[in-house]
Amino acid sequence: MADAGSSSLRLTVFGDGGHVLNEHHSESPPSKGATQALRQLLKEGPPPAAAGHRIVHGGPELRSHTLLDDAVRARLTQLADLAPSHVPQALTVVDAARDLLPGVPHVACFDTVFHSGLTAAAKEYAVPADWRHTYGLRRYGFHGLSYAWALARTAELLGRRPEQLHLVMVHLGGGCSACAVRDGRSVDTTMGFTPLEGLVMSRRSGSIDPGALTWLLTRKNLPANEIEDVLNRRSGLLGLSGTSGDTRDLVRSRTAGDERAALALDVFTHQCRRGIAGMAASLSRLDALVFTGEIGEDQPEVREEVCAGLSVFGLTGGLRPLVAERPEIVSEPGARVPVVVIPTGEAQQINVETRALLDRG
Ligand SMILES: Nc1ncnc2c1ncn2[C@@H]1O[C@H](COP(=O)(O)OP(=O)(O)O)[C@@H](O)[C@H]1O
Ligand SMILES: CC(=O)OP(=O)(O)O
Ligand SMILES: [Mg+2]
Repeated sequence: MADAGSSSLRLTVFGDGGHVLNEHHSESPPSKGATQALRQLLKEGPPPAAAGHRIVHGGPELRSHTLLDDAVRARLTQLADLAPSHVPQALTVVDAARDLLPGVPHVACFDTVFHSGLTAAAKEYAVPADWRHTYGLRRYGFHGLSYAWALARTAELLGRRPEQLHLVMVHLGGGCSACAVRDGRSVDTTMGFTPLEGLVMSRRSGSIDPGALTWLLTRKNLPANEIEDVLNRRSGLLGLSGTSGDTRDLVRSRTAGDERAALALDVFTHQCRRGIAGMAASLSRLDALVFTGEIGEDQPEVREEVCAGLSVFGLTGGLRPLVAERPEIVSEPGARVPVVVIPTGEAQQINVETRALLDRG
């Protein structure tokens, strides 16, 4: 299973029971090196029966996980522009894997599928019809593989069925988003047309006033590609702190008195609370708040600062400050709203979806 993120590449080989047989993880964007990493992984174990790929954007047409044949591969080229920090990178891995494993089925698993049932109210932007129709401007939502995995694990942990749950889930990693799950389905999410909208991220700005962008373009003559680069690669925690896009560094620097690190974390957690509060507006009760993603699982300070500021929803601080290696409830027993941490399972969910698709024939 291949998960090509914006800043990392994860290749995982799963056995029949869903256990991990072998993996490769690099903290640099996948590029030509993908072929070498893949070749090495294939050398180390028995040949796989199938390959699954995380593709962040399915665009308007690819609304379910699907066999990745030549026609689908051609469509993916067309929609790569919608997520330029993700899809082109994933396609280098897809191409390397299809070259090295020509005889096995390849499956494309999309981040957007989990949100494919968003209502018009949740998915439309308030712009004229010709923009919506001519350019296809609408909200899609991302991190769906992560949310699908976290939803299933949360249901197991709480002893309920997914269809019984009203949850707010946050995926905090390189990219960050929040999602409202009502009766087991996504009904709202903070990311939109691209994975740039919404929460503050590691190096991405999240939402800023669109008026600021047109002002920079027209009054300050900033080139569009510079704006795109700054918002996608030089903003977020990194842009605010000036030193790091990693909360582990920032929590340390803040303790040592670095005011910019403190500001970065304050803005990050403030926007995260706003995102959670916005998602709660689509629910009629809150059965749990779920943290996943790398920051969600390994940064207890962030969880604490987010939850301590959400007493209006019945959440409190005083959470267990652990680095999660398995699904855990970190709130106190009897808490009005349980706070749950689920280790990120994007690769595991690709494995689940790939097998399900191939089993259906
Ligand atoms: N507390 C943290 N733990 C792990 N990664 C973090 C943390 N804070 C920020 N990050 C950033 O999140 C990214 C890791 O997320 P990952 O999902 O593997 O990357 P990608 O952005 O490729 O999806 C890295 O870019 C890392 O710098
Ligand atoms: C959609 C998205 O932002 O993905 P990632 O967090 O892997 O960058
Ligand atoms: Mg990621």
